[in-house]
Order: sequence, then structure tokens, then C-alpha cells
Amino acid sequence: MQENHEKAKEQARVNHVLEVIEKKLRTLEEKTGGLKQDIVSLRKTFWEDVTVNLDEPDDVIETHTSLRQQAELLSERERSHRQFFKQHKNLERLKASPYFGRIDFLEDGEDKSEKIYIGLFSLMDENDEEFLIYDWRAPISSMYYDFAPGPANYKTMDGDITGNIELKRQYIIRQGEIKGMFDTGITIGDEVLQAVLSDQADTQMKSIVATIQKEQNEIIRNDRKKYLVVLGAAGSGKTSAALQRVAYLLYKYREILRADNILLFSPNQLFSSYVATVLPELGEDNMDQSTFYQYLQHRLKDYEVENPYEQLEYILSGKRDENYWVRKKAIRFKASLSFKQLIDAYVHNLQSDGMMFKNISFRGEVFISKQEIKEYFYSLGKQISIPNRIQLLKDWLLIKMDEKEKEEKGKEWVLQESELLDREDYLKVYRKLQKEQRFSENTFNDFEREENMLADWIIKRKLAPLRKKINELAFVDVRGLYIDLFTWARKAQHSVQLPNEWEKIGEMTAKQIKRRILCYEDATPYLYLKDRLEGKLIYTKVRHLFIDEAQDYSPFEFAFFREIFPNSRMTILGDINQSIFTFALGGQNGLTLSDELFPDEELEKIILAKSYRSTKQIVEFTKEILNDEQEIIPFNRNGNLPRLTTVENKQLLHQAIIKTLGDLQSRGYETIAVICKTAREAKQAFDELSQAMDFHLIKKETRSYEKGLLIIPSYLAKGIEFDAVIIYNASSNIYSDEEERKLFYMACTRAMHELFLFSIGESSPFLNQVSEDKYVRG
Ligand SMILES: Nc1ncnc2c1ncn2[C@@H]1O[C@H](COP(=O)(O)OP(=O)(O)OP(=O)(O)O)[C@@H](O)[C@H]1O
Repeated sequence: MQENHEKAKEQARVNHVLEVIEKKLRTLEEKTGGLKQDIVSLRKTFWEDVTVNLDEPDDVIETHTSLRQQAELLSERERSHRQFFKQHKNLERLKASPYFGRIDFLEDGEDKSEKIYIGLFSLMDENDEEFLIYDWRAPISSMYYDFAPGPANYKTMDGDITGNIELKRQYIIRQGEIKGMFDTGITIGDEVLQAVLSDQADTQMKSIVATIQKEQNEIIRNDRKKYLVVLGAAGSGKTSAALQRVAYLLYKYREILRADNILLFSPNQLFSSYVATVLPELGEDNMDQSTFYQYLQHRLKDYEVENPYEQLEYILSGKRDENYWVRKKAIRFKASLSFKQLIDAYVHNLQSDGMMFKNISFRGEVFISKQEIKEYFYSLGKQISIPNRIQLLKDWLLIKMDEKEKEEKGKEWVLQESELLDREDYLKVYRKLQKEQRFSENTFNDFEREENMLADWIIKRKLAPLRKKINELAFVDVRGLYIDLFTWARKAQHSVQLPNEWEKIGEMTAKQIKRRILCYEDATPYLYLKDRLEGKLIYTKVRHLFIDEAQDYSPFEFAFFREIFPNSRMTILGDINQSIFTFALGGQNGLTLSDELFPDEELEKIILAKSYRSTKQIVEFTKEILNDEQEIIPFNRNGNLPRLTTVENKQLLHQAIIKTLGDLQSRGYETIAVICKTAREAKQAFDELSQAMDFHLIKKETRSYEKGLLIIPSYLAKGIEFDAVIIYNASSNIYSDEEERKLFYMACTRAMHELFLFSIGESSPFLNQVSEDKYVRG
């Protein structure tokens, strides 16, 4: 009775709030004359610079100015439109579910408690006096996540506010109707969390604001130190917490931080699109997202840069010949900070000797030789840094270009080209010169002058690509230097311990690079060397960098991040048990951040031990696959034990998988993944299995996926989850190398509700240590 009465009261309040929302929506629509259309965003991809490539300097200036004016005008209009549009959208969102929580807080010294309703956004009453809803990110809302009923406090700009929470309540409101209502303790409503977690997998990640757990809230709101490192078991909500953290930071620092000041490095494009809906769902613009590989490609346009997954595919399925072992050693060394030290020593040496340059040639003739360039470079004092010397060198070369222009003037080729100019080109020159008012109608008849001007124009045009190259510092022979580094290291004195196979590694590297192919393990070191010589490219725009699946970046790459984002704050999220590039780490754990680059006093570490994704049975099974003692606590959601089925051959394997898939579908599961070890295995499985059922084959280029049956290589399933997972072939001949244990673990932990493993003959030794009662066979 009492309960019904309470619910009716709450529903009445919801109705009142909905009326206010309606009114606000109408007012907004009147103000803007109806907001029917979204704005088409013209944003370019993050790494792309806006360059307008014109020959003539004047044109460049002119174009630039007009572009800027236009852009300013457009962005002003876009801004106000965007603002209204955002408000409108947020109100629409509130209309469906205005809030999800409430606390009654009695502040110390007050005699009446305040009811704080918490939702996605703040909402004031009609007179803009009282908060009907508090934004979940508001300081006062933090108590909802941090405290059970009883004493509580929260931080404000003016200090801590203390008091007592008298009631903590959760709501499930759908389409304006209260569907559920629970008074809860410290953990935010097991009931609601149970319900959320029992839901089906989605092809897009969902926001978790209504059920953020205390330890996750600590990640979301923690901004004490420059670096925040979050280590957490599979499915512990690292990515979720990271995305809500972005929303929180955008709210807290809204005056100074925009979405495009935040960059998320994600493991692949599939993951990028998987998480792309969370922030818009929270009413915020998406942060910039990129894979580190995209960044490398952008910076190394002259090369074909190997994709990290190609490298991984090679390691996982490579034929294990001599090259294989040498390359593996090379990968390990090139991922280490020792290699960075070696490059530093090499660069130090280059200050006095050994720089390499390229000849500058024009019309097939060298006109400034590499030797001359080198001499000029070393004529500049040692006290000037290499990047600064290169800048001075560039200026010197550009002056040489001016001289060259004069020198070429009387030459035969210029005359010939001017005779060959077609009418259109001729007119172009004429108009250009006229515009510049460099001559009048009358003087153009002056044949000599005309010829002179045409010659100028022709030479300038011919030399323009060369000038461009000089401006891009293409005269520095970074390729030659990178190759030379390997020879130098053998002879020179330095303190770095080189691998035994160093000579072979050097040969292998040189061979690839000469073909303009950069293996993935060379890409970052190469860029590092280039930046050390030519000057660092620093991304000042990025104020906060998020690195997800951080265990998959090498120590060298982390050092490099510190170089290119020296002032950015960083949130680094990872799980050492899910390293897929273990072969690059040589026994070290991923995510060993060097104290020098990430000093203790600037770093805070948070560990998440509770796992939310999978049922208790799956978590308990998968955790025994691991060798280490990491604490992983399953959330209390029950399901079936994982099942291991052993068959005799491929044909029976496919039959058994098809049967299992049929069962799973008939039980209503919609997103089911058959996880294979490699892309090659995935393709073979796809060819066989798709004769019986419809599958989507996920490749490294795949950007998004639909619900249904998927076949996916293990490493692409990173960070994603499925209702049910089938490990296609967990045989001992497929997963046996100790370095693949974590990959195997990562694949199994993608399952939310059901996990099936199949094996042809003997199963993987990784399963030997799993207790018999943690799974069923058959
Ligand atoms: N507080 C929460 N409320 C509701 N769902 C949650 C919560 N925390 C985590 N989850 C759910 O658990 C699942 C796993 O979360 P998430 O992908 O963020 O974990 P992760 O630590 O990044 O996992 P992994 O390292 O395995 O990729 C997601 O479905 C997420 O929505």
C-alpha cells in the first residue's frame, strides 16, 4: 500500500518534470524556428592538415585569408545552431528517461534534507530557480555513486560539504513511465545492474551512467595527477569508465576543454566504431579517435607501413624458418627502451659526424651535392642543435634556389618551354601579371619584357616542386641514416646490449626499407629518429590522451607518446593479461611504464578487480586459464558452465559448430562470434561454415558489424563482446605457445552469456590447469 502510494507520488513528479521539459522544448523551437536538421559536420580526419597547394605565394595568402573568413563565418553560425540543437536533443533525451537516481541529502547544519534527482543532464524548473534534475557529473551527484545511506560528503570549489544521505533510490523510467523503483545500499542496485548485464550484446557500446560503480566513479572523476593508469580485469569496465570520464571532463572543464582536445587511441577501427555512440548518447560530442597505426601512416606517407595486425598474423601463423626467429628477436629489441637509447646515442654522434643528405638535382643534374650540404651543415657550430641546424640549412638551400632561378634564365630549355606553352597557360600568365599590375596593356607589346616574365614564370613553376621538397626537409636522408644506425651500432661505443642477431637484423631492416616498406616494429623508431633530427611534431591541441588496450603498446611507443604529447594528461587503460603482442615484450609485462617518463609523483594507479561482462561461470573458468594471481571477482550473475567439445576431424568440427549455433539462435542469442586464432583460420572457417549458415567475416579493414553470426580473428575481437562465443579450434596444435596464452584468454573473455570451445583431438595445454568443475565436456 505504502509502496504504491510512494510510486504514485514519484510518477506524479515524473509527469510534472515531463511537462516542464515539453514547455522548454516548445520555447526552444519558437526561438529557433524549428530545428529540423542536424548539421552536416565537415570535420576532417584528425591528422590531416589543411593545406592548399598553390604555386604562387600571393595566391596562397589570398586563398588562406578568404578561407579563414569563410570558416569563421560558418563556424559562428554552426556554433549557435549547434548549441540549440544540442539543448533540443538533450531535452528530447530527458523526455524518455528524465532521471535514474535520487538521494535525499541532509547537509550538516541544515534542518531539512534536499531531494537530489540525478539524470543525464541538469534541468531547472520553469523559473530557473530550482534544479529538477542534476547532471550526473555535478559535484553533488558524486555522492550517489560513492556512498550508501549514512554519512556522506562531496567536494566543491569551496571545500568539502558533509552531511547524511537519508535515502538512496534508483528508477527505471522508460517513455516517461516508472517501470521499476528500488531503494539501494552502497552498490548501486544489484537489481538494475543484473537487468542491464543480462541484456543481449549490442553492436555498439552503451553508456553506464545509471549503474556506475564506486571504484569506476573514482576513475571517472579522478583528476589529481597528470597520468592515470587503470589496470583492470577483462570486462571490468575500463573502456566504459574511460568514456564516461571523457563526458565528465567535458562537463567539468567545459570552459576550457572541447571534445577535439581529447584524443582516444583505440586498437582498431572496429573498436572505434563500437564505442562511437557512447558520448553522443551522453549528449556530448565525440572525442577524436584514431588508431596509432593511422597516425603512423599519416606521418610516414612515403612508405608502405605494415599494419600491426599483419605483423601479428605473421608471428602467429608464420612459417618458422630462420627469418622468423630473427624477426622475432628484432621485434622484441625494437620495442624496447634500449633501442631508443641506441638511437639517442646515434643522434648524439651525428652532432659531430655522420649526417647523411641527398643530392638536390634539377633537370637531371646535381646542382647542390650531398657533400656540399653536409659541409654546410657541419660548418654550423656544434652548439646549435641538429633540428636548428637543419632549419638553417633549409634557409640556405632556399637562397640557393633563388640563385638557381636567376642562373637558369637565359637557358635554352626555358625558351623552348615558353614556345611550347599552350594558349591557356599563356593566358593564365598574362592575367596573373595583369593582376599584379606589373605592366600595362601597352607594355605587354614589348616583346622582350613579355618574354622575360614568361621565363620567370616557367622557371618558378619548374622549381616549385623542388622548393616544396626543401621545405619538407626531404634533403635529409633519414632512410640512409636509419639503415646506417645498424652498422654504426656494431662498431661504435655505447652502452646498449645488442641482440646476437644484430647483423642479420640490420640486413633485414635495410632490405625492407630500401623497398619502401616499413615493418610495424620499425615505424615508431624510424619516426622517432626523424623527429630527433628534423624537430619534434608536437600536438598541442591534444590536452588529454586516452590510450585504451594500453598493454598492446611497447615501452618504445609509450616513450614516443610522451614525446609527441609532452603536455597532455593521459588516461592509460589496460590489462596485462590480455596482451596480444607478448612476443614483443620478451617476458616483460605490457604496461611497464618507465619511471623516468612517468614519474611516480605524476601518476596514479587504480585497479579494477570486478568483472561485469561475463557470467560468474565464464569468469571463473577463464581466470584459471591465466598463470598469475591477479584477483578477478565475478559479478554475481549466473549462467551455464562453459563447454569443451572434442571432435576427431574438421568435418565433425563444422557439424558440431553448426549445431551449437543453431541451438544458441533458437535460445534467442543474436550476436554470436566464432573466434578464430588468425585471419587465415577465420577465412578458412568462413569458407566452410558459410555453406550451412550466413556469417559475416570480420577483417582488419571492417569498420562496423551487424548483429548475427560473426567469424572473427582473435585479435580483432579486442575490447568487444558477444552474447555467445565459440572458440573455433582450441586444439593443442593451435594454441600451445606460452606467448599465446593471453591471446587465448582474451578471446574467451569476449563472451557475456555462453562460451563454447571446440578442439580437434587434444585440447590446448592452457586448459589443463583449469579445474574440472569449471566446465563441462562433451
Ligand atoms: N557499472 C556498470 N554498469 C553496467 N554495465 C557495466 C558496468 N561496468 C561495466 N559494464 C559492462 O561490462 C562490459 C564490459 O565493460 P568494458 O568493455 O568497459 O570492460 P573492459 O574492462 O574495457 O573490458 P576488456 O578489457 O575485456 O575489453 C560492458 O558491457 C559494460 O557495459
